[in-house]
Amino acid sequence: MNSRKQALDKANTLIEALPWLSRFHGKTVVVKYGGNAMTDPALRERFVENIVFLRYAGLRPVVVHGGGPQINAHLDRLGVSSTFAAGLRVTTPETMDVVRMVLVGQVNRDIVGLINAHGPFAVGISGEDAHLFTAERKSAWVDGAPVDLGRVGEVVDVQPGVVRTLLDDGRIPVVSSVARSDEGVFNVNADTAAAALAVSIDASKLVVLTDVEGLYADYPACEELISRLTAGELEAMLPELSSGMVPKMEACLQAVCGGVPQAHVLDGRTPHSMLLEIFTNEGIGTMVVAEAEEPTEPVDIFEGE
Ligand SMILES: Nc1ncnc2c1ncn2[C@@H]1O[C@H](COP(=O)(O)OP(=O)(O)O)[C@@H](O)[C@H]1O
Ligand SMILES: CC(=O)N[C@@H](CCC(=O)OP(=O)(O)O)C(=O)O
Repeated sequence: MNSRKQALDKANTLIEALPWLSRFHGKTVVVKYGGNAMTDPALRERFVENIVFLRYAGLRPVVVHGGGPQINAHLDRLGVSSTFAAGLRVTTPETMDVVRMVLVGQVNRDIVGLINAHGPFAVGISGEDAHLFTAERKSAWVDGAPVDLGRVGEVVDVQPGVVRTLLDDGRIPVVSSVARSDEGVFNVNADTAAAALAVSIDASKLVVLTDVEGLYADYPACEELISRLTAGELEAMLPELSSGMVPKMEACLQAVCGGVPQAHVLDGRTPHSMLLEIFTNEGIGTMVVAEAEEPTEPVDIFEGE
């Protein structure tokens, strides 16, 4: 009896997802997978299951990954110190070699391998491949003074053909956030790279997975989570934000201003946070929308029957 009830509950849960499945079928979702959200092997497996689920559910997921902590660990092993300014790694030519090796040669390969344990879906690419990302040197100011970030790039051009081709072939592109430039290879923050890609492929959503519930209004007390904010409200908050949240929220702003209807910051430590966000009305994390009000309810596919 009990197991029959459990089975019915499972069936009901599946049916509740139907309107959301209908709404997002065939839609492209760019997921930024942050290095902090990858450190726990069990959560990594949940992430991979979620991505593969999206693919089987008829969405077109694209993964853009970071790897900040993994780069730090490798630099530590080599005895190379590294500093951050405005949430970005000051990148010397020597550091750039390590960034590229860790992101393209290690983190990308690990994610591709984990996804492909579920089927021949993932294809790893670097932002350098087929001119996917072209960058120019990024300028930054800290406390009103200019800071030389070295080989840190700002994406100035995206050629998303390679990503579209992979998606059309039913694959899951897994993209490392390095870019080509006239001056050599550049280090691009993965949030920024994900936003640029989301805009260029007309994604329906940008999802940024990290290690906090979302954007707090009262950081570091972390008692007041902002569940929804418009591009205008976010723009006004940006000068007050600190550390890793700066590139993340700038990326959300860039995405919605570039035509992506919704950008979300979700907690990668919560199992299945992506499925909860996409297929339920739970309203987890922080959602950024353009000025206009977005419907939060799914389209009623049975309307008129
Ligand atoms: N207002 C804020 N709300 C939430 N987190 C914040 C805020 N300001 C700074 N942070 C910090 O930003 C961190 C996330 O950025 P980061 O460490 O770069 O993550 P990731 O590796 O996922 O890109 C959080 O762990 C938190 O410590
Ligand atoms: C310029 C810059 O800061 N690049 C990042 C690239 C990796 C990244 O963005 O990783 P997370 O998403 O895990 O933070 C870095 O060197 O750490």
